[in-house]
Amino acid sequence: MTKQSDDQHFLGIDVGTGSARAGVFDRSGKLLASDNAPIALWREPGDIVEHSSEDIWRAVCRSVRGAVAQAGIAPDCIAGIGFDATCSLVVLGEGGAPLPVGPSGDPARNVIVWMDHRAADQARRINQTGETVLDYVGGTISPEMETPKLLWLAENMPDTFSRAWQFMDLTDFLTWRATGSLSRSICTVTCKWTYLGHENRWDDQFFRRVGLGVLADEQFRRIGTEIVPGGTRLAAGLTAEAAADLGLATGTPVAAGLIDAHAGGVGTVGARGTAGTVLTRMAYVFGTSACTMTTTLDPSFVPGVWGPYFSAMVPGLWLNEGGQSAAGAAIEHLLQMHPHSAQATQAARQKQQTLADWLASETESRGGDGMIPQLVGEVHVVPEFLGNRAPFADPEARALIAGLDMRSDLESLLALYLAGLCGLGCGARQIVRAQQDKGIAVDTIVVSGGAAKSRLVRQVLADMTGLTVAASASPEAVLLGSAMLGSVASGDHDNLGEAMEAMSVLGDISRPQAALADWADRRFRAFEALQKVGRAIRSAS
Ligand SMILES: Nc1ncnc2c1ncn2[C@@H]1O[C@H](COP(=O)(O)OP(=O)(O)O)[C@@H](O)[C@H]1O
Ligand SMILES: O=C(CO)[C@H](O)[C@H](O)COP(=O)(O)O
Repeated sequence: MTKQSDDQHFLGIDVGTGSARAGVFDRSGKLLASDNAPIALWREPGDIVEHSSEDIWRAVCRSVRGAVAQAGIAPDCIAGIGFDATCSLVVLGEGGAPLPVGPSGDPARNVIVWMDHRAADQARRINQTGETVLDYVGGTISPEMETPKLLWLAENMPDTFSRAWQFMDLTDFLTWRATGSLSRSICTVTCKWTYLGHENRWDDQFFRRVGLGVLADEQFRRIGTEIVPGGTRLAAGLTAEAAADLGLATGTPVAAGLIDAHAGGVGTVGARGTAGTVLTRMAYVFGTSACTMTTTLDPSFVPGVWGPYFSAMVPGLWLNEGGQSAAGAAIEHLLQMHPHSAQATQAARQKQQTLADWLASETESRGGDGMIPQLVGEVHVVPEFLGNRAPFADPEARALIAGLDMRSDLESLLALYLAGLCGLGCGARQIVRAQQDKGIAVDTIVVSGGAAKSRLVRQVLADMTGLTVAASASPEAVLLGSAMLGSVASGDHDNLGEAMEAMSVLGDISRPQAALADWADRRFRAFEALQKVGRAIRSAS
């Protein structure tokens, strides 16, 4: 194994729903510089949401060049690169050319985004088969996963389906684009493609039963035949073409990647610090969506919580993944609906803040988290605009709001914002409970993602779940998780466990406030009552 010198650095690349980001880290995990670039997203009726893989690659290149320039290091000081991305489906034709995936027919739009629910009916039909692989996705496959999306393509765009050379998770597309390797990460295919990671195989019978037998007939060559752990060094590193695009050195080691939420998990669950251990920490990755990750020694079957997935995040251990499809996106949507939103957005812009961050600072100036019961009043929000991912695995669930009055001022916007945050915290509490009921111990939540940068957000999560919430000491824990993959691929660490221990440390700790415990319990009961009413209304219509 080659040990690296101190002028060697690692590059983490994270493609979220809204942007691509890159961060340069030193061997201790310290962030030197980061940069980001927006990515295009198209929405259409029918729950259609699409990206372009070439646009994403260009955004990755811009952010990498920006981060490396700001870090002030020579490109050949990058000793290893890790990628993570949302679990979106990329479709490539012969020679890697993009193929259209939707009604627009535009080949540039060749990525079905994770939040695209066009395959709801396909997911329903797959679930009706009751096949054994479903036990390994929490009992219910989600339209956000790739198998229902492949079936949608086969049924609705047979030309694209038959012409496709490769179907890839976005992370695997990025590592292919960087190195030419067609290896798939065990993380992506186990979590989103029904690969049985614990048996190292695709389930032939499942694919035939659901109507995707053609993939089995081809021995799965279009969805991946070489499945490797995150951190595995791929091919001969960066190709000359990718190196030129990124402004880096040809041959730089590139690691097999992870789904973005899982990179957040890797960046936080093994961090040095006294709160919890890998087996009692639940990662909470709070971005456009919210993803929760728990790690166990043995498989735990928790209905409505995805998994158990073997080795999908921490190698050799099992993973259960919950979360909410709309989290940051739900807050944004909620705020836009309020009459004071435009005025408040202007005020936020003047302070160069997003509306959510500005409202968090307005809360601080009114006394902060201790004042939330007064500020939020009797407004309650179940922010399930895009369904309930966990623990109900109900993509058709919808948001509910109770307790609105006639006010249209800043105070009422603030109440709505805080009620939305409390609602997300109640959702997290339900996920923790569902796992605790199956014997998964959770005593600490370790957070990452854009929204978790806010201290107020972390405190609300602590109060609503009754658990200790620990931030990472790193300002960019998701990027750090990816950089750790790069460090393993470079040989600087033998494995991811070693990299987590060496490169990450916990930061700010938020503990639940005893004075708010009864209030939080009452809100949780209201949240569950509203969810129940929502279900009753839907089943009656
Ligand atoms: N203080 C805050 N309160 C609530 N939501 C926030 C706050 N700060 C950021 N967010 C939300 O976090 C999301 C951005 O997080 P990020 O991790 O960058 O997303 P992604 O990885 O999905 O692109 C946005 O939806 C944003 O509105
Ligand atoms: O399903 C996922 C993880 O399993 C998606 O990749 C994720 O929910 C989207 O991530 P983000 O909110 O960071 O954009």
